[in-house]
Amino acid sequence: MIPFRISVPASSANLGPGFDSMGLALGLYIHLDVADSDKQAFFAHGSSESEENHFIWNISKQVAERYGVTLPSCSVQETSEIPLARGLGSSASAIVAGIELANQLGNLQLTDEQKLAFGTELEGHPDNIAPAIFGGLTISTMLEDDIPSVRLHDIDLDIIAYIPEVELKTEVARDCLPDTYERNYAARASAMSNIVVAALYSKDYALFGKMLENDLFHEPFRKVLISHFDLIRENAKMLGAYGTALSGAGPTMLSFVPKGNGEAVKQEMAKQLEGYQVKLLKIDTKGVSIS
Ligand SMILES: Nc1ncnc2c1ncn2[C@@H]1O[C@H](COP(=O)(O)OP(=O)(O)O)[C@@H](O)[C@H]1O
Ligand SMILES: N[C@@H](CCOP(=O)(O)O)C(=O)O
Repeated sequence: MIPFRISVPASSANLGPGFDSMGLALGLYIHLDVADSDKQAFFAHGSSESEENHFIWNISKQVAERYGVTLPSCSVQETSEIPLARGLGSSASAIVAGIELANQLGNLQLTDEQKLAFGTELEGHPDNIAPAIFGGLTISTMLEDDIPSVRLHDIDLDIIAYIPEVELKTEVARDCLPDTYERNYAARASAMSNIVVAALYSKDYALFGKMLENDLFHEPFRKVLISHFDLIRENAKMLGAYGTALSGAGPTMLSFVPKGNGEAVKQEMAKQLEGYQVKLLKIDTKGVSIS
């Protein structure tokens, strides 16, 4: 086997009201370096011990079982820049990495649509899985037999992430949400989402930022879990950000800033947020890749 590397980007889901549907691939990566070996070995990020039941390797085994193949022995070394449980899609990126590992090792020749369907089945929603596979900004949903997904190109914005030290499991942040929404409320909430998409499409970034901050599906119920939610939003706005939203289920928040202003806004915001990693992130446009 010729050694190869699988790289999968992080992603930020929801973008305000695009709950469980919109996602943006970001330039932080998980890498799997795969090489020949007599014995199966999976080395997790930062570990020198092989882990037989590692999350990613388990995903690969599930894919292999689904397609009726046995994966050959190899050694896999994981490295990752994606912090866990911060709302940057680490679980979806790990799932996509596991699917791609099985795809390569088992020579399965999976299409992107098959990867998206399997990943969504495992994650429960396609908003992080789709950008991790396709790159860029994706809008997706689940039908019974299909995961329709559209990609929006040319997002001319700088992006700043405020990543706190604390973790917040997506499962916990989902438990805070109502089970149902009353009809008029749901209609308004989905209208916000429609405008977010239309504003992005027409590059009306001021309107995009305004509607981004008017989510009704999840942020009103989750903000109690997020330290400095209002402060981050207000201060970023004062520094010229178009808008700031929870990244995925949080606790990371993400600001969308006029192109070229990101570095200056990042530096000012970092002064105010002790204990946070404040990062200017690139949009990943490739999605999962092999090198
Ligand atoms: N690279 C990885 N290796 C092992 N487990 C992972 C990896 N990435 C994610 N996970 C699992 O997924 C969990 C985080 O998923 P989640 O709560 O959905 O947060 P997020 O996807 O926002 O980072 C981790 O606590 C861990 O159990
Ligand atoms: N739509 C999901 C997205 C979760 O993203 P994550 O990066 O926090 O795992 C939700 O809002 O629950």
